[in-house]
Amino acid sequence: MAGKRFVSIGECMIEMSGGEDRQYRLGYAGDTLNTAWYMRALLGADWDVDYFTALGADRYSADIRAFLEAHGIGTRFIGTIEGRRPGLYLIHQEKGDRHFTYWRDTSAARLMAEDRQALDAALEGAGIVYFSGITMAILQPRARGRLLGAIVTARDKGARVVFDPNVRPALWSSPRVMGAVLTAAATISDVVMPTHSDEAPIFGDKSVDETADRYFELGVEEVVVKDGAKPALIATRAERIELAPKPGAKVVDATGAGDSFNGAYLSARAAGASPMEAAEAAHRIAGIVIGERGALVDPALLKA
Ligand SMILES: O=C(O)C(=O)C[C@H](O)[C@H](O)CO
Repeated sequence: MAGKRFVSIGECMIEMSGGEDRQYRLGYAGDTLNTAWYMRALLGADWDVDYFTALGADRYSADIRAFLEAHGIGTRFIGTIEGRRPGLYLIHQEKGDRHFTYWRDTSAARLMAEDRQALDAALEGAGIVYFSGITMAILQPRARGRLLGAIVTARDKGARVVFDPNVRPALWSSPRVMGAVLTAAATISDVVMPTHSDEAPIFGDKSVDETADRYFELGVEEVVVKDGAKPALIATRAERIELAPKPGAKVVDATGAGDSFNGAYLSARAAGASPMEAAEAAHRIAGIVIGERGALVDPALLKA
């Protein structure tokens, strides 16, 4: 039975943020973990939040587990791959936006979906299952199919499936494969949370409405189209609302803006908020996150 359990599936990396005078701050982040982080911070204590990935047996993998546990994110389904380590990325700011340089080709997370039984065990009883285009990008083709199969099984048992395409062309073998896999993943999802400016070059969408229409055609029920500082479109089959973020936010590092938006939106919806109320909360939280370095901000900073 589907319960109050949020399970996020993906890769947590070592994150190096800052970089002025070649001084970096080491953190742990990854798009699906970032959303789990904001879910944990904003959801009621009656919800469990679990992260599903694979890590190694090295000191950084152990530290990631300890870090997640210390912040109330469950790690019991995280697999251990001997001889593999977490991936790593550096953030740099250029032309008003954040950019990522990755060392993740042989990360443990790439092997997270080798065992179907482990996937089924992790998703059993989930009320919400969350994954992203990055989750799909780092897997081998057969593992992608295995993961999608496990998510369909969870959905058949009552889970609501949420997908953020989170387009990262550098992680894909070709734009064609990327477009095909992102579309397949959306097809098994109830809620899709794309970013219009990322999707337009791949799918040819001319507006946020066209981005939403494309996902509705696939059978998705709720589409939340983010568009940076421009208004987000929140579309259900019954209504469409556009809501802009409040102007004047100070941008220090936009890393994690979309992921925190998703976490705030989904936690508000899970608590019974309307799409409009959830979008207001999402813009507010993302506005705080972009004022800090790195993807994860101290939950104490998120209080209204
Ligand atoms: O690019 C990735 O894989 C990351 O997870 C790094 C950032 O935290 C993420 O992209 C922000 O959405």
